[in-house]
Amino acid sequence: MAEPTVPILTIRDVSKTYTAQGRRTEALRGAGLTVQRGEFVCLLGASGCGKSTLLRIAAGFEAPSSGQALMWDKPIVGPAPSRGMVFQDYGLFPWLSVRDNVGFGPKSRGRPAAEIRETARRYIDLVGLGRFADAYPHQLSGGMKQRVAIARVLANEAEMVLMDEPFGALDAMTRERLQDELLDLWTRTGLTVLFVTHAIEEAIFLADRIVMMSPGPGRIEAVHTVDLPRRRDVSSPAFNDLRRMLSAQLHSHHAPKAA
Ligand SMILES: Nc1ncnc2c1ncn2[C@@H]1O[C@H](COP(=O)(O)OP(=O)(O)OP(=O)(O)O)[C@@H](O)[C@H]1O
Repeated sequence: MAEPTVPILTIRDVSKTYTAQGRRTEALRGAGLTVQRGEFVCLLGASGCGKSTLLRIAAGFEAPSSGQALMWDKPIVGPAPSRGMVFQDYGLFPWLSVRDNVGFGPKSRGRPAAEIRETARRYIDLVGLGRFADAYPHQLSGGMKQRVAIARVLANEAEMVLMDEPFGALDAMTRERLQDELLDLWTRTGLTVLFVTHAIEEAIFLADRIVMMSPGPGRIEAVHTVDLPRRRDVSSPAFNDLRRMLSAQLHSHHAPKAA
């Protein structure tokens, strides 16, 4: 019999309560999820349902109030290069060129100069920005900045990329192009992606599995496997059926509670 595979990420009965200015917010209650290496998983839900909290716990930026977060079965105790985070606002260093932004991780890990240069070149080429290696972030469009942010995470030898609404600030056309590019990168590199969005269509277009979350307190309500072949046709009946089902589930979270 085949050995059971150890998941790259295990979230086991995780709860998180924040206390700020004397107010307690239960951001997450009893969340459980496993992600296998190479999976593309989207966390979907309305504002405030704990998506970013779950992602930050997976990144190691936050500790759970109770429960456990594990990578390869080992407790996540803080941020690590193997779990790279990509934010909506890019998080690039404005005073560094594209090359130096992408080379920042290997440099801070003390890699030799020639290796840093070669790693930066490889990942800048991978995201199609070879001609912009010497440019600075303010000279780039939003889509290009997000490509740099992705290249930077990859150059840091991330095994898992954690993305918090990475395309939320981009116009619709750039967003669609980057979704395609991300899927292409994911296929070529075998990365694991955990991707936060509140856009149903984006989740169906990208994910192997969609984790539907609900607010008050934040919980994992359901996990849906998306069985449609890629590249997914957003106008196909199967895509629309799934969109309708997820939309009904998302909107039910706002329905008035029965007295
Ligand atoms: N550092 C914090 N201190 C206090 N409360 C917080 C903190 N971070 C998040 N919260 C609260 O926890 C709840 C869940 O927030 P979280 O950002 O995880 O949700 P989200 O689903 O990602 O929302 P959004 O889509 O708006 O980003 C919210 O009520 C939020 O106000």
